[in-house]
Amino acid sequence: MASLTPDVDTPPSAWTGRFDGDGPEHRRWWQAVESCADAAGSDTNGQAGVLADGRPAVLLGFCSDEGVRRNKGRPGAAAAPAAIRKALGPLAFHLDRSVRDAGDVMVPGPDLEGGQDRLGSAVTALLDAGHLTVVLGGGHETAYASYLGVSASGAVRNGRRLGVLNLDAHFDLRDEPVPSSGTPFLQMARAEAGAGREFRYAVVGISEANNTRALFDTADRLGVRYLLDEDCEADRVEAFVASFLDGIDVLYLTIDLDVLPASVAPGVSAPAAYGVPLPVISAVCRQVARSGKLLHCDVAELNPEFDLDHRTARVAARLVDTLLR
Ligand SMILES: N=CN[C@@H](CCC(=O)O)C(=O)O
Ligand SMILES: [Mn+2]
Ligand SMILES: [Mn+2]
Repeated sequence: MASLTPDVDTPPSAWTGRFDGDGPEHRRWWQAVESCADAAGSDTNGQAGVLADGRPAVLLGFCSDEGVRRNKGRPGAAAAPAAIRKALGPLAFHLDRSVRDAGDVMVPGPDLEGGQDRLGSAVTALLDAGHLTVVLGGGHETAYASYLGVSASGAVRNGRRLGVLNLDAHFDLRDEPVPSSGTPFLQMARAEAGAGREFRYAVVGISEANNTRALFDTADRLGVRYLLDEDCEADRVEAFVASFLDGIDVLYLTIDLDVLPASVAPGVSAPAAYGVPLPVISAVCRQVARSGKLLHCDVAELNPEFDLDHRTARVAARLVDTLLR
């Protein structure tokens, strides 16, 4: 049986939250989450590429803001995994799957690429052991780390068609000499081309005012599908996501919290003046969860330093909870 404990830099620490009692009717996330080290073994058959219903979810933190720093943003996202766990802890636990915590991969200095490799290896090991992996970023450089893990998994190597769905105000397709939080999807496009695969990338929530002509041209050249923030009415988003899901076998969903309005998600490097309403983003999460195609997901760009009343962390936690239903 494949190991449940991936190689990480920091093991999981104890979860906390409100205590109403020990019975299952009182259960909250902090009482339900197990440490990977304590979990007995995989309760799935671990068949590569088979997305079993109710497979255990594993949370893995990526403590990095080096990508945001390189992209001239506001650093602070390295503290996000702890803030999201803290917001998840007190939530009532209504899931029909088990949830485990694998701890954190750290990017303490400038070696972003080393951290991305370590996170990728951990994600691959967990996916191949039959888990639903959830990475708590980190700046959006988290996405390339996630991609390294997903693209090396049995599901993708065995020919499942991968789709990358990004909920984001930005394309993050920058062509820069150094990788950052602004480059992950161009890095993926190049890696997919190198592997002889089609790059299937869609973005919901693009802000026209915050992406230059050059970025739109790159998106068009790569065949990226996108919806502008101003076009994100609920029905239109649902149809867009359904059509994208139709053309793929397995999905990597990445949520950049700056897709939400600044009033809902103030704690990010680049708060959105317009933003896609939370009910629409939440509906995408429900749609994806129901699709049976969700292989891996991450939540990126939370910056606790700029978060008001932990608003953004609470939204991140709520979206993770929705995705795991
Ligand atoms: N991940 C960040 N992406 C945005 C940041 C934009 C900004 O800082 O204004 C980007 O590079 O386009
Ligand atoms: Mn982004
Ligand atoms: Mn963004």
